[in-house]
Amino acid sequence: MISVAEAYARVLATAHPLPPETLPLPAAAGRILAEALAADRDFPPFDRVAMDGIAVAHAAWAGGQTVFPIAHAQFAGAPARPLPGPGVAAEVMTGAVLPPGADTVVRYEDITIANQQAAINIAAPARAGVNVHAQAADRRRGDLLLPAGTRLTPAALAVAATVGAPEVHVTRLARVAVVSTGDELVDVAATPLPHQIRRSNAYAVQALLAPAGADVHLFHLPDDLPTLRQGLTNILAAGFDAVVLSGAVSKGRADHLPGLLRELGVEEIFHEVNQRPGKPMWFGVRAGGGPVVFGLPGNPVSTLLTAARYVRPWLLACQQPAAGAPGPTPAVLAAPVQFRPALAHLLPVQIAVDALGVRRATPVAVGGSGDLAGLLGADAFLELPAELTDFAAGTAWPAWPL
Ligand SMILES: Nc1nc2c(c(=O)[nH]1)N[C@H]1C(S)=C(S)[C@@H](COP(=O)(O)OP(=O)(O)OC[C@H]3O[C@@H](n4cnc5c(N)ncnc54)[C@H](O)[C@@H]3O)O[C@H]1N2
Ligand code: MOO
Repeated sequence: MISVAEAYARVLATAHPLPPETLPLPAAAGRILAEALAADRDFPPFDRVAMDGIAVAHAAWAGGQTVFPIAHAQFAGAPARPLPGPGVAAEVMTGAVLPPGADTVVRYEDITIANQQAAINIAAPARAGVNVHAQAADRRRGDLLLPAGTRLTPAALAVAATVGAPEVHVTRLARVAVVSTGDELVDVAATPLPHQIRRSNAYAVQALLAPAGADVHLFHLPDDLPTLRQGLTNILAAGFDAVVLSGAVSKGRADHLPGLLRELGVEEIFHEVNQRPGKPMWFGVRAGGGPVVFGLPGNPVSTLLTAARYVRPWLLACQQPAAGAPGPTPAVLAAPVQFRPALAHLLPVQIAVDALGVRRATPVAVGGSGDLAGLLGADAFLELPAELTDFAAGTAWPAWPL
């Protein structure tokens, strides 16, 4: 049986860059740029008035002039109108082009206007250029602003907009089939019979993967082998990048998936990982450019934790190959934990940041890997190594977000 680290390495080794697609800018929020965007103009593109007030030539003010006749007003969105002379001011609004001939802005708060004249009320002249956001102060035309591979955060999206990109080339979402299996499972809208339960795993996996860049399609297949075979054949041929199955990978007589996947040409990369929960996990790749296939154990806690530990990082690595998959963030155990089996323990926890900025992880009482409601208080899980059994309060371990 392989270790968590080895299983993770084998999963990540199958991550591949996804092809680009073109999207309208607003639809591209959160996506990964597949092209580089450069500044088409200086930032800002003109000397920009940064405060409402009057624009003057600093030399006149520094020379002792404090009262300036107002020649005109320069509003944002109007073409530049020069000062008619060195001892004259223009009223200016934030965002306007600085009138040529002026180099400094004095705020309305610091002047008194009467009879079309502005008297400056501050004792000593400010420095030249004050309250002006000078052309190219931030970036120059031609500067590379957003390299390919950049995530379109709100700030990045604003930069793309300002350089005039109504459409952008971005990495397309990974197409992911999330397939639950099992005859005991009925639709969420159904009233289950006493021996049935409603399907929940697929929704958990969808909610985990969609924000990480997956276009998720949900399926359900029964345990009946011919029907399962036909359904899986169709899903494997449908152009998905990944197929995420939940259930039917353990040792039961209806746990057909490992055998069936092999029969359908999906090469097994591993089956069983040295971890709890999630030991029966299966992973393979369909030869000839087909999807990767994750067979996640069906117990709800196992499904969600293994999806967070393996599938989501795989997705992120496909989208941003240069950045790679994000690693865990350490957190400090708030209470001692004992775990005897020689398995890595994926321990659901609630993280709180204490007054010193330390991330403290409080174990959440989960009754077992079937205790779906037990996960409600957890926002992460610690990965405690298989080699140890006693984990003292105050020790730090890798934490993966849920
Ligand atoms: N003899 C052994 N039995 C089991 C072993 C083992 O090593 N030897 N491993 C156990 C572990 S650990 C797990 S985890 C489960 C995993 O089994 P499967 O992946 O085959 O999952 P199922 O048997 O199909 O289902 C397990 C459990 O989860 C419920 N389930 C399944 N899918 C969903 C869903 N979409 N929504 C909600 N609940 C779901 C299902 O009803 C079962 O109760 O095997 C142990 N057995
Ligand atoms: O993945 Mo199983 O819990 O170890 O239920």
